[in-house]
Amino acid sequence: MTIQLLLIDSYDSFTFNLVTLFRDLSVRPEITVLPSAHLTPAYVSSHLFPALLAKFDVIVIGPGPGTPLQEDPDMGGIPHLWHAIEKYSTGSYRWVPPVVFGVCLGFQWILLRNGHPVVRLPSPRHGLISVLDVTEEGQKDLYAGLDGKEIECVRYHSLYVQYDIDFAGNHDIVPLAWSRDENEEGLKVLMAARHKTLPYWAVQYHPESVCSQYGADILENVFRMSKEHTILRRQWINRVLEQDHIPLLKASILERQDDLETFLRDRQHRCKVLHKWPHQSAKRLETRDKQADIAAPSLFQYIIDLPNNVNVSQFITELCEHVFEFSGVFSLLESAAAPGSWSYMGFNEDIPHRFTYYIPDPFLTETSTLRPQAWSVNSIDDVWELLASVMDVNISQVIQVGRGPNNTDLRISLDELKETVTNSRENGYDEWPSFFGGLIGYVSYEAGVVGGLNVRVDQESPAEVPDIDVTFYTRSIAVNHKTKRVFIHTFEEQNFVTIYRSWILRVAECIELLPEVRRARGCPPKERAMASLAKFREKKVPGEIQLPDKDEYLCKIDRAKEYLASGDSYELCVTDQTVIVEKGSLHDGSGDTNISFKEMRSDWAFYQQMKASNPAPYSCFFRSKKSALIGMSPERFLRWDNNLGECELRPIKGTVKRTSKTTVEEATAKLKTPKEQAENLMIVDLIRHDVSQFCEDVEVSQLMGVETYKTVYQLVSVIRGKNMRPGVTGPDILRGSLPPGSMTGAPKKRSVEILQELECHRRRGVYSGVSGYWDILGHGDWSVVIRSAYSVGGQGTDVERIWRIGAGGAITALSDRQEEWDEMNTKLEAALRIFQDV
Ligand SMILES: C=C(O[C@@H]1C=C(C(=O)O)C=C[C@H]1O)C(=O)O
Ligand SMILES: NC(=O)CC[C@H](N)C(=O)O
Repeated sequence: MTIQLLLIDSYDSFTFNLVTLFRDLSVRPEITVLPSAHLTPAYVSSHLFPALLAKFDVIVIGPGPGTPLQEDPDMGGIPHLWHAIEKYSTGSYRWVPPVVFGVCLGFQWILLRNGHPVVRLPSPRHGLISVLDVTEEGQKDLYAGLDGKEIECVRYHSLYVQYDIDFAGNHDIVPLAWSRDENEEGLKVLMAARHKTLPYWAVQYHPESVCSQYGADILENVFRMSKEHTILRRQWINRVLEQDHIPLLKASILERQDDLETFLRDRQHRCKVLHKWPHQSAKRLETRDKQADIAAPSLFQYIIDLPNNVNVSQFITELCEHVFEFSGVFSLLESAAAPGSWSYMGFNEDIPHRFTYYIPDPFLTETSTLRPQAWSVNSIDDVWELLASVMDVNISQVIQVGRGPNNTDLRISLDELKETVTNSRENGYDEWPSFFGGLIGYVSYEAGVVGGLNVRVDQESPAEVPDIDVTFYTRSIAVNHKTKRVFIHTFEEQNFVTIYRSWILRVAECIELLPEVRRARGCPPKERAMASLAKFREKKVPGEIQLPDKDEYLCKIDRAKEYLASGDSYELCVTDQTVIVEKGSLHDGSGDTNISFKEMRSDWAFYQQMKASNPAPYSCFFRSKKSALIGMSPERFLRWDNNLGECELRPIKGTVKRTSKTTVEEATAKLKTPKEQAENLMIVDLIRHDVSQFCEDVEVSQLMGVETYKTVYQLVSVIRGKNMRPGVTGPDILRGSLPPGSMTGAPKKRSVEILQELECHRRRGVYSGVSGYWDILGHGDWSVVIRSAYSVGGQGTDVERIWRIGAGGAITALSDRQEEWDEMNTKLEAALRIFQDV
């Protein structure tokens, strides 16, 4: 018999970790996840409800923000569900109730319903580990088979059940485990309990957390102990159905089964209704059809090995500057520090395909010098689908034009290239690039809030820069920092073959002439005018700087802590913005879509300064007519490889300032404290939850490693998703996991809502979003936009340009306000430096 399990999701960011824990149990239950808000009073009191109760053997009331009070909107339909269970279990129906398992909020709800008050903890326990003191009953029950083992459990709660052993009115709840935690000033908190007669179990802690022990064992025990009960219950339901025992109930169950299936299908969380994506947009298909006669493009590849003594950072700078001279605007994603090992550049000339989208516009704009056009969209989901159709490039063949001096043409199919790349990766090599052409750009924080979380963004503050800004590059260069190998790629329709082939050869020729390459090869420098961009590398533009207000920031921290104490959030990444007004900028205002050398070079100078002062693995430089983004992010958000069916996320939480005096050992000691570890653990659990919705297997391959950057030490974890579910590709994971959990806190949805209020509904914009690429061969890599500056406006001579730099930090119950203020400033300084010291 397959156990049917209904998990009520209260919009927590750990729900899908619970799903995975249940899924892997020996009984292999079939799991349906239902958001609590979908259990409306109308639905629960309708005739549909008995069908739902009959369908499920086990109901799990999951964790979530808020209080377990009937009137708290965060409880959604849980109170209605509970009343219905009680109603059907008593009176004429005498329903044999389902097995119930409560986690955290669910635990608090069940115990409150049984007469035990729920109140605030003296200090919230978020991401903190306690050892369990298992009671005698517990050892025979939930913790059977674990005798004598010390069990560590992770806690995410602000409220707790004030269990009164002498409480005369209630003998129904049996304590199974208490917390043992020396930091809790003698307060013993009830951690696990069961109902004396009914098959209800509940835990206050999170058995699904990566740092909780024996989570699966206790759930195995639940199924073992409830087996008899479930058989009995099924017999009872069959009796109702076969023997006309209760005619009304029978009718409800039978007649409503189809309705129930439809109801669940419509409302189930993404877990079980992963739609096939991308869908081709009807409009886009029209144009694609028109282009059907045009032969599929070929991908040209040229490989150059640089001398071993080349300085790759210098090489990349010179390469961008020189190729820009004959190729126009470029985007750069540079690995300016470890652990990054590849840099990518996309170049545009005559046909730049730039896609921009502003929330809540009903259209996506495609700008090209040929023909700007707008595609109508109903939501941001349509934008993603349109982009997917842009990425649907049918490459006919791969032509290796040359490799070093051997300019032999080698032709293989795209599948052969994919196979070569994939095989090499499977064997652990990193010799092939992940970007062969495709989209490069950024996605704003708000695009994630609206698209990934379905939370409204305040319409009062219109976006200054697009919420999605990506350019489709058919010409690109990839540089491997370790092997010093350069790959040049282009693809275009057959009609343009000669142009593109000549571009590739021109870049190859240009590389040999670069001063850094000649130096490394021991050749005398060529008499050649330096590129115009290079001349401005040292240029600094004075700016008027409006820094965050300390009192306001401290006040935000205090208010955040209030939300942490009330149980609404476990961690809040509070941020602020610094505004720099750049006067008399170097723009000449010429042209409509093309950027002049003058415009480009001032920002390039900023980028070079930022790279010199704070090099980071995920550096980026984007420049369009109206905006610019220069960033030095240390944090990878998401990398995917569709061919391997895998993805990787590297969240950072935990920051210590690096000075000339601090050693790694000192920083490690500071980062290995419960406060920093708790911050990181919460995000690791949150990301495991996000990825579990898309991948069958999720593992934490690095838990809280200390990494050293130029200005800070960071605590970094690595989460890997394997076996993407059928129909899932990397972009699904990207759009479904935005905004980055490290920039919101947990639980994500509620935390984002709180942050909107704390940050006065001011848009974060590009900051807290992601930048990166989406490659035509099935790869992608996106970093979190932090330690970055972006600019808006400034078209025309002497027009002011606004730069914004966001900075912030995760606030937990253990945060110290002054330390958080200092931490925010440490992060801010990394990017702000380029505007100072004029
Ligand atoms: C909010 C920022 O950084 C985020 C917060 C961190 C923290 O609280 O330790 C670390 C890295 C980022 O995820 C920022 O740089 O502005
Ligand atoms: N993780 C949870 O379910 C938390 C429950 C409740 N909001 C609390 O903070 O205590």
